[in-house]
Order: sequence, then structure tokens, then C-alpha cells
Amino acid sequence: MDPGYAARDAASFAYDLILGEGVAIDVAIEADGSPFRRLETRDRALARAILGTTLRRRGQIREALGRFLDKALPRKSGRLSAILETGAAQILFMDVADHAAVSIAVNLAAADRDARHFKGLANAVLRRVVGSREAILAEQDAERLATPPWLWTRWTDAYGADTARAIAAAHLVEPPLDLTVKGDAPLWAERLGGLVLPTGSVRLAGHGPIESMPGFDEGAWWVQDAAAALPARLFGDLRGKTAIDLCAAPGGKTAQLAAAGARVTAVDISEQRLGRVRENLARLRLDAKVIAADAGTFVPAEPVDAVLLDAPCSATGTIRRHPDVAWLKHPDDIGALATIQARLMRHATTMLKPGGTLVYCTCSLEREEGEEQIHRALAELPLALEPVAPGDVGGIGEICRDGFMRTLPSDLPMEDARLSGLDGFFAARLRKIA
Ligand SMILES: C[S@@+](CC[C@H](N)C(=O)[O-])C[C@H]1O[C@@H](n2cnc3c(N)ncnc32)[C@H](O)[C@@H]1O
Repeated sequence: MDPGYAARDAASFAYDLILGEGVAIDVAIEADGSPFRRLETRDRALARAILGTTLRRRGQIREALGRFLDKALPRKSGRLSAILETGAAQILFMDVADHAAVSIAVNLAAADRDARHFKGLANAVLRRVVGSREAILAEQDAERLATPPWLWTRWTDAYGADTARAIAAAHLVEPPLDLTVKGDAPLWAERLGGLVLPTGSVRLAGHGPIESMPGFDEGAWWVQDAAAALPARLFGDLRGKTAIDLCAAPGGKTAQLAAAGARVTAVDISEQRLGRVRENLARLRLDAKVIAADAGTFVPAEPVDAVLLDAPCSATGTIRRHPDVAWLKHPDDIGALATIQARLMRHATTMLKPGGTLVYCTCSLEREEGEEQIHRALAELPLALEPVAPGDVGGIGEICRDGFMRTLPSDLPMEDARLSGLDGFFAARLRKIA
């Protein structure tokens, strides 16, 4: 077997599953029968890189392949489309030998019962991609092609044409790894070779397997995008206070609340995902009560000082980390999620003591899931806005917009593009009126 065959087999298998069945990357990788499960560490890293690049650059790849295909691929062609797209991703965007990308793609087609009749076509098309690479890349509008048209329109309407393009440009770059540190951030930044961001998170450009990094076993830090770490900080001093973390799994924000000294109850509807919360808390030596319940009906024994509602959302703010999201979400999802978010916020308000604080957040770039939720809630519910100020978010004034925290993937630019950006997050801080 060619070296590198197993990695490419795994990448095309998962890519086919993600786009065919609409499952998320992590689910596809761990699915029954996934060749990923049999890969060695190095092959696994290569397979993940191919998969991530193909999803990140999908629009460009399809445009490039379309130049050499006279008609749509036949319906019964097995994994052919995934093999072509993952192959073209390597040729156009990765530092791998062209002949390996082409010949392994042809072998993968030959090994698939339905794609095998098209191995000649795979060979011819991918060779033509190799031959036209420079022209293709020079001619393409990368940001535009990499963004599904409905999202491009939404972001242009919400943020203007220049910012929409900057968001799309940020999605083309592999994001850095951000860590939230339990104790001394500068010390861990030095040990891990990272830098401390103004918000307190530690940022690393490159990394190996997370579990092998110093500090993982002893629970010194956890992985959390720098923007995702901000909502829990909006509560200020939590020592001795009671807090409920709604929609808590896998527990990044629960850990922050517990580390800040709150007595925390973590609620999530998924018992399975709560397993991750328990595991993370145990590794971090932090404590919280973990409860499986619907945040829309859960009734605490007593009202609390602080409620964090990290509502289920379209997750369009996380596309740079999860490029599958761009292709798996649909315009109709936004309205349906906004209805759920409104219901959860209404119920979350009932869990607070008078004067208590609600932080509502979503990892979405869509205003219906952020700003518009709060405008409606302020009109309907006994809540008052406590504006977010630069001092609450590490002094980064650009992310305080109209009293809300609104981060964009194009925020926090750095000289080194590999160290730039934030996930797109929205957060608002609200006080319950007596
Ligand atoms: C964006 S994730 C939360 C991330 C988490 N807060 C963190 O910081 O690690 C959304 C979570 O909401 C949970 N969820 C969705 N609907 C829910 C509901 N009605 N009640 C409680 N949890 C819900 C999902 O199971 C999922 O774990």
C-alpha cells in the first residue's frame, strides 16, 4: 500500500460522510467503520489536515474541479466526489507531492465499487488541476468562493462588505490554539512557548496532541477559544456566589465559573455530553454539581446570583475552527434556533435572585441569535442591560459594540496571521430587576 494511502482513505471517507449525511467532523471521524480509528498518530494528523483543508476551501475546490468536468458526476459514483475534492485540496492548498495526491486518489477510486469506473476520469481531472494550479489560484476570489452565498449576504448586511470579506479571509487560516489557564498564565505561556493575550488566554501557533502537552495531566489549563473565555468573565467577582451554567457541555465555562470561586450547577440536556463535563472537571480538580435537564424547564432548589446561558446556536462564529459548519447549516436554522434561544432566556430569568446577573451568549455571527435576542428580552422580561466595557474584556475596545460584546473572526489581528483572530461570539450582561 502507498504510504499515505490510509490517511487519504480516512479523509475521503469522513468528507463523504459529513457532506452526505450532514454529520459534524468529530462525529464522522469516530463513526463506525471510519478508517480514522485505525490510523497511527502521524497519519491521523495528515488525514485531519486534508479533511480540514478540503472543508475550509470547499468552494474554491469545487470551482476548480468544475473547470475540468463537462457535467455533474453521475449519482451512482460512490465516493468519487469526495476523492476528487480531497485530492484537489492537496494539490491546490497543501505542501504534499502532486504525484502522491493524484496516484493515491486514483487508487482510492479503484478500490471503491461504484467509483472504480471513473478512475480514468479522476486521473485526468486531477492532472489538469496540477497543470493549471497557478492560473486557478490567481483567478479565484478565495474569500467569496470559500463562503456559502447565503452567509456572505447575511454578513454583508450585518457588518458591511469590507468586514464580511475580512471575516471570510479569517476563515481561510488555520486558527491558533487558545488555552484558559487555571493559575499563572504567563508561566504557562512561557512553558508552552505561547503568548498571553490581553484577555488573559494563552495562545499557541502550532501544537502536537493536546493530551501530551505539559500541564494537561495535572489540569493546569483547558482548551477554549479566547472569545469563548470572555462571557464567564463578565460576572466579575464570583467568590462565594451561586451560579448556574445552562447548556454547559463540554464544560469550558463551567470550569471558569468554578475556578472563579462560584458554587456551580452545570446543566445540559445531553447525558452523554455531560460525561465530558465530569471528565474535564476531574482533570482540572474543579468542582460543580452536574445535572442532566432541559434548560427550558429546569427548576433550581433556590434562585441564584448568576446564570450563564450559552444557548444552542448556528455556531457560524466557529467556522474557522469547524469549517464543516459553513456547509452543514441552512438559512432556516437561524429562525428555529432564535425561537429556542428566546424560550431559554425567558426561563433562565426565573432562576435568578432579584439583582442577580444573567450572561447570555452564543457563538454565532447572526444578529437574530445575539443583538436581536437582547432587544426583545429587554422589552419583555424584568432585565436591565449592564453594558460591557473595554475593561471587562482585556481593554479591547473594538469588541464592545452598543453595550454588548461582539467578537468577529477578523478581530485581534496580529503581525503573524497564524496568531490572529477570535471566534465570533456575542455576549450580553443583564441584571434582574427586583
Ligand atoms: C455551544 S454548546 C455549549 C458549550 C459550553 N457552554 C462550553 O462552554 O463548553 C451547546 C450545548 O447546549 C446543549 N443543549 C442544547 N439544548 C439544550 C437544552 N434545551 N437544555 C440544556 N442543554 C441544551 C447541548 O447538549 C450542548 O452541549
